[in-house]
Parts: sequence; structure tokens; C-alpha cells
Amino acid sequence: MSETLSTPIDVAVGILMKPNGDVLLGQRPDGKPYAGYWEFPGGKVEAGEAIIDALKREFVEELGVEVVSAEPWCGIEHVYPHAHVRLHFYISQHWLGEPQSLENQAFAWQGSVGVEPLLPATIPLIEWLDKLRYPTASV
Ligand SMILES: Nc1nc2c([nH]c(=O)n2[C@H]2C[C@H](O)[C@@H](COP(=O)(O)OP(=O)(O)OP(=O)(O)O)O2)c(=O)[nH]1
Repeated sequence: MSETLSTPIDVAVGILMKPNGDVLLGQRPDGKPYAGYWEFPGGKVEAGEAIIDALKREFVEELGVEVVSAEPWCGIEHVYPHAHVRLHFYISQHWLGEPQSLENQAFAWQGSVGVEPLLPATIPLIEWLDKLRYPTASV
């Protein structure tokens, strides 16, 4: 494995969650690896940047949304053909502004997630998320 692929890249990912449990997903734009796949909004952490600051920056750049507070939720490491990523997932229930598509991405609020395909590393998150947001539902 090359040095580039073996060195993990930190990625800050945010799950905006409405009081009814709906979460916001975005579709990766043309020109990026896995274009057309659905993901939670976010992006790479820049050198010297705190993960929470990267999260807030990406939400302003991609969605025009100010994340007021977000709780760290879980971390996932995944090796893709294009990159080795370390994903830091946050859940936010407190943000300002209506999400707008500022980088030509499609976005969708989802209850039970009906969009596909999802990025491979994000797939297991959906089941964990459902346990969190629908705790009394039978499995
Ligand atoms: N935002 C996001 N990225 C994810 C998720 N799941 C997952 O495997 N990833 C991976 C895909 C990419 O390899 C990486 C995010 O990098 P990116 O290329 O989208 O980041 P970026 O917006 O900063 O991109 P750029 O500046 O390089 O254009 O994390 C997810 O749910 N959300």
C-alpha cells in the first residue's frame, strides 16, 4: 500500500437531526470519487484545524448553515481505493439557517433513509442512527 493510502485523512461529518428524527443527506457532486453517492455533509479537516471547526466551515461552505452546537457521536476508519479516511461523525440538533445547495449538490431530509447508493463507510451508520432516533421501534 502506498504511503498516501496508509496515512489516514481526517474528515469531519455532520448529521443535522430535526426533532422528528429526520436527517440531512447530500449527494456527492460530479468530479469527486464516488460521484452520485449519498453522504452526510462534511469534508476534510485542514492542517492545524480542529475537527469541530472543520465541520462548521464545511456546513457554511456547502449549505450556508451555521452549526451552533454538535456532539461527537462515533468514528469510523475506512480504506477506499482513492483514500484512507478517518471519519468523525457529529450530531447537531441546533443550527441556524435553511440548508441551501451552494456547491450544486442535491440534498434530502430523510426519515428512514430511502436514497441510494450510500457511501460504503456510511452504510452501517444508518442502523445505529435508527436505534438512536427511534429507540422504541421494533427491529
Ligand atoms: N462528507 C462525508 N464524507 C464521507 C462520508 N462517508 C465517507 O466514506 N466519506 C469519505 C468520502 C471522501 O473520501 C471523504 C470526504 O472527502 P471529500 O473529498 O468529500 O472532502 P472535501 O469536501 O473536503 O473535498 P475536496 O476539498 O477535496 O474537494 O470521506 C460521509 O458520510 N460524509
